Amino acid sequence: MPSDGDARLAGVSAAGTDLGASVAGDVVIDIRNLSLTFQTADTPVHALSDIDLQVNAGEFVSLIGPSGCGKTTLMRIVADLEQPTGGTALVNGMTPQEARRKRAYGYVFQAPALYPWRNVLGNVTLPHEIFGLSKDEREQKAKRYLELVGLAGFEKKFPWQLSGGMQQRVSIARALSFDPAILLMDEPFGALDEITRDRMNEELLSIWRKTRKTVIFVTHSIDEAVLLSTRIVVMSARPGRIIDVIDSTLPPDRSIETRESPAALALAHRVREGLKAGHSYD
Ligand SMILES: Nc1ncnc2c1ncn2[C@@H]1O[C@H](COP(=O)(O)OP(=O)(O)OP(=O)(O)O)[C@@H](O)[C@H]1O
Repeated sequence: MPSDGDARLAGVSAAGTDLGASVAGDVVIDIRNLSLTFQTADTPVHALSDIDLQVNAGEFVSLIGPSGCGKTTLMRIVADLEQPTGGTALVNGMTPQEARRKRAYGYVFQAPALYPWRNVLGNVTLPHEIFGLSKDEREQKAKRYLELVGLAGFEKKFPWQLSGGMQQRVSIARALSFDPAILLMDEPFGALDEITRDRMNEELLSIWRKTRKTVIFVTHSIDEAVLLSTRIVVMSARPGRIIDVIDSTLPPDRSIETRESPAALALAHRVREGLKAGHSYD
């Protein structure tokens, strides 16, 4: 019998049907004066400082910043995988722990975190098995979301038979299959080649248009942040601080070509300037 730990490893703190759909404009993630210092064997690591961020329902917010600036740590706090040492984080008005228990969000990790001994269908149905759904129900659900990410027909394949992009799509289908109102995505396409990444960006745009989830998305790619986001949060080098918050001026209907538009180039320029300004180590 798979355990709750298995569910965590499977990238699942997901679902939210019991929370109901969020209304656009509602603050679903509310972070105030947040900081985190890791106590280590030698010196303390001051990872995050004075973070204030409110994310509304239906927004697609990207976090971008230099390596080690605390992007993953911030997501992990929202997902109740790390505890802040100062300030507060609320998810749908609840503590991250309560939100996790109510399965308010799905989490997609940097690596797909699939079980190699389970086929595609088995990987997507696993968390539902843990939560006690009947075989028919969980298979129906899994098939619906595999179709949404363009993997209909691949149910019986094993992870090793899929490309990296397809594996990451399986983990996105798994996170979506709980219909969480919030999707936390930690650099999900970082390991993919450019062409596959472009295709995944377009697919994610299309999924977001269809589902209108609230998404928090960590990336190192300026292009990706510009193309996908309704708002871009630029962070400084450690200790991570928010140094710019940029509202997108791009139309909601976007494709890869949108990146070449004057509005996208202007956004990319502003992100680059923010990254430069925040890149001083102390
Ligand atoms: N459990 C931990 N104990 C001690 N230090 C940690 C721990 N987790 C993260 N750190 C440190 O906190 C800082 C922020 O790490 P984090 O992974 O959040 O950065 P990041 O911006 O996501 O980096 P990257 O873009 O490279 O993934 C780093 O200096 C990291 O080494």
